[in-house]
Amino acid sequence: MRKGIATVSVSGTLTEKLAAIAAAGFDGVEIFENDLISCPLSPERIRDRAADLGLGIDLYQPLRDFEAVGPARLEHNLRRAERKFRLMERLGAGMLLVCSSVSPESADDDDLAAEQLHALAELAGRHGIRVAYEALAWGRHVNEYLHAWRIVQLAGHPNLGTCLDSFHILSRGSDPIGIEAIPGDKVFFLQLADAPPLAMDVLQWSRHYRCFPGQGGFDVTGLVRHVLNTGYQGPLSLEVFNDVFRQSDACRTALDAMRSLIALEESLDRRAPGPVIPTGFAFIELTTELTTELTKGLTTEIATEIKKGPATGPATGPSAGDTLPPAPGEAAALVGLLAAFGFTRTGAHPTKPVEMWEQGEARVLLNATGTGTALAAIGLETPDPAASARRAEHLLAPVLPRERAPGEAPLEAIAAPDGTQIFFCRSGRADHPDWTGDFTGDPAMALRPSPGTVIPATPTPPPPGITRVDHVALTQPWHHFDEASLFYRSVLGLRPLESMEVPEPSGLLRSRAMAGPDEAVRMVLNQARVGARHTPWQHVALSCDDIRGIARRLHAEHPGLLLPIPDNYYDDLEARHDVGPEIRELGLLYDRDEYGEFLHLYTITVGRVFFEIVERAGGYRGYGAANAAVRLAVQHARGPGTP
Ligand SMILES: O=C(O)c1ccc(O)c(O)c1
Ligand SMILES: [Mg+2]
Repeated sequence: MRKGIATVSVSGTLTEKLAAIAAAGFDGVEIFENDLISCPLSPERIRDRAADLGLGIDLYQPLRDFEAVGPARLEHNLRRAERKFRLMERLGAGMLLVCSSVSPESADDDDLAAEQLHALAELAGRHGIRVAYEALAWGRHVNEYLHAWRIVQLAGHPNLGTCLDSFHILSRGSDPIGIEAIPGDKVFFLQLADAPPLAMDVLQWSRHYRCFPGQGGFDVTGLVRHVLNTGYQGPLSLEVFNDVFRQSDACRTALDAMRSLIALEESLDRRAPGPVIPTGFAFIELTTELTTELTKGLTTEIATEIKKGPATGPATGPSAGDTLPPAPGEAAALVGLLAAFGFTRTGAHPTKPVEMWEQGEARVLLNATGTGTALAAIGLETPDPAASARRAEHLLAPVLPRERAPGEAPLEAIAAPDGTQIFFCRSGRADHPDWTGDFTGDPAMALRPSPGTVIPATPTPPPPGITRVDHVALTQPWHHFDEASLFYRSVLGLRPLESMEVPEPSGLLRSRAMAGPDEAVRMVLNQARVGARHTPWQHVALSCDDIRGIARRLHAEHPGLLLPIPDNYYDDLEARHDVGPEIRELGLLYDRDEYGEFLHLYTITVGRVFFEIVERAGGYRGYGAANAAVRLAVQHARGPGTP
């Protein structure tokens, strides 16, 4: 189907908007009047510019407060319209959008409105132009789409039809089934927008919070189905008034918009294959830096742990008793954390400074090519890595080039909106080359890119406790939050779950959990504050079956690794829930929902990354959001990235 977008949906001047919209692959635009008025180019130059970019001007909008007025006002309005029709001829735009009047001057009189719209359509016809009448949700007398349609019927002019706008219909809770009563050739235009569920004045909601389909809470697909059932042949055109998009990069917003329409089109086709659903986490890759300052990012406990090297018994790392030079800062801190959790270093890349650490089904790759510690990549298990990558590419995700040495397993990777690399893996299956087989190097040698930089031996692994990766939480730049949520929804088939705002000392943190159909892949997207100075933090949550055991061990052996939880939290928890003293003693956090219970703990932060350990009991579905505010306050007090 033809794809369009209103110029109001992206930032910039008109010419910048047109360039961004064309670059994203749209076929047409709705030119919003304000964009044209403030453009120094003549209408002819704008027409040529759009044509050169391969864009049609599908609609000029809007003509306001036209209908159901007294004779003097009508005469003025028709004169105004005549000027617009001449402009539209110069612009090469064949359709004018008239939105229902909001003026106190307009009468509650359908016959009068119809008669005057008939006159307008007659005038339009002389210029070869058609008029689409749209019910604004806050129109003075006409605010329901079927009301606008009744007036169009009453007017009975071939150059007059209706414009349907998903926002106006769905924001009022109108049933879109009624659309099917309108003949397709009288639906002159279809504007699409989604919106988050907000209880607020509909005009404010529309002008500030609209978003692209798939980013909000409306069933836009269902509405479009009804429109297509009428036989509508016109474009799917996005009309999104959004405060954030207005100030974001236009090219990026236009691509996000196009992704939304591609996903929408796919959702219309019940036979479309849909996302290749990931079945779990294959790995989490943390980049870190090798610095020679031992103290940077280190707690005394870890430093001591690391300097000690392996204790007794066989270690998977270098031989016991190694007299290695001091370990580098953040890399060492990560090694200390993983070792304390019971991970073992199981392999190393033969040519790159990358180590693999494993426990249960959880794999963490430590990549020492970073500048500061960050979560760089997420490996996802998928039944068909190539199909996953193809689908991501179809949804406009950048496919990452990968340097592959001869003999290495192919790995398909794409970039998520925040730059996190997403790898599609099929690990340990006979029917697919296994990437884990590439980690053939000596585990002891991995993080030694140059002589003198050394990562110490793995301490003796404690009893296994971690079973798998439970979820990954990624903080998104504030203006890419909706884009990211649509990306994960459309590309990976994750559906948005609870969405909330968590108070933290320096603002409100918007947070949205997303999960695949069987919860095999869970993610949490957090929105960084506006103007946040720091690179966003991320965290990896690991599941276990005995968090009490792990907490006891960490308290005994590495107390400095745990994020301390204030006593006030426990006083409140004990007042709310019937929990024993053990939760307080072990420094755990607790939550419950209708399905079960949740115990969790957090570690200190290394660079921009921290870990969470979680134990879900009885089918608990949440993420401990009730405790997030406490964690954020403690982290805030400790400062960013300081363990
Ligand atoms: O908010 C408005 O004024 C406005 C204008 C034109 C539209 O098509 C619309 O849906 C809203
Ligand atoms: Mg509209």
